[in-house]
Amino acid sequence: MKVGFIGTGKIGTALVKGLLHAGIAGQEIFVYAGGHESARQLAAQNDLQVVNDYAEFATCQAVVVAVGGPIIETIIKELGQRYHGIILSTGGGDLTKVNQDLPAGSSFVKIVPNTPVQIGEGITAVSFVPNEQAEVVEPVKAILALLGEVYIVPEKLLGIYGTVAGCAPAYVDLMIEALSDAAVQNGVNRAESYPLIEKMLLGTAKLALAEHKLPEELKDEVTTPGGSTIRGVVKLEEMNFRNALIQAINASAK
Ligand SMILES: NC(=O)C1=CN([C@@H]2O[C@H](COP(=O)(O)OP(=O)(O)OC[C@H]3O[C@@H](n4cnc5c(N)ncnc54)[C@H](OP(=O)(O)O)[C@@H]3O)[C@@H](O)[C@H]2O)C=CC1
Ligand SMILES: O=C(O)[C@@H]1CCC=N1
Repeated sequence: MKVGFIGTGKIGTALVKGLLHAGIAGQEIFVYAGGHESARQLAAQNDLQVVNDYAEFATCQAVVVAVGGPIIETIIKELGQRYHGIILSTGGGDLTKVNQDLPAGSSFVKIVPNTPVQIGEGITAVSFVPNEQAEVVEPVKAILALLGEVYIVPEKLLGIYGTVAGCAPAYVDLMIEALSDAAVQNGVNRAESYPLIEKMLLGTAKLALAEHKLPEELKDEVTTPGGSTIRGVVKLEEMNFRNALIQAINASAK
């Protein structure tokens, strides 16, 4: 399975690492270098193929455009003229319009991966044009499944799936940092606090997934009447914790 990349910044690199983590050989991954030194460095470090002309993606099953901003439309247009195959974009483009404008033999698909794809624990939301052909859908699913869970969603929901799965890791990182500060304030060694908190988060999430229990049921199992947990829960309510998260998602989703 050969996959190409234009843009090897944060999410492009996470996707490349995820494919390598899944056992894809470096020589099966093609990165466009152009004038981008970071792409050359990533290629050198991982024995990837370096491409300087989009036509060199010819043997790739898909090319991922992991670039943000308005330049993406131009890149996709130029790529579509020199490569005929599946084009995945992490950064936008109108699904219907881009597909209409691409030459026959090319398909445009939008994806929103999250950073845990680099260790095969990611979530990628993906949108195809309605009634996309199986020869496009199946290889895309196969590639993304190497990186974790895949959610196929209508384009109008791609933003919110991408926000909840793709932006919220940063909120969780903030929470880890804040919990660590509180642990340190109360005498825990900083270095020990991180794995303590990270394992707590992982275990809590795994329990919810394994038991198929609602969060309120799981919360109830922790909150001893008159105990310490409920005091913390009440304090979080006072501080508007849940509303802060709702507003954060809404702000990211705008
Ligand atoms: N980070 C994340 O978790 C996620 C990001 N996204 C989206 O993906 C897109 C990229 O995000 P992210 O990786 O964070 O951004 P970065 O800025 O980290 O990466 C963008 C990369 O694109 C390269 N680049 C810019 N222009 C070109 C070009 N014309 N040809 C080739 N490469 C180019 C840049 O190289 P150089 O630095 O050399 O200019 C850089 O390496 C954004 O739209 C973002 O919203 C989607 C899901 C998750
Ligand atoms: O912050 C961003 O814009 C991107 C989109 C999803 C995650 N990061």
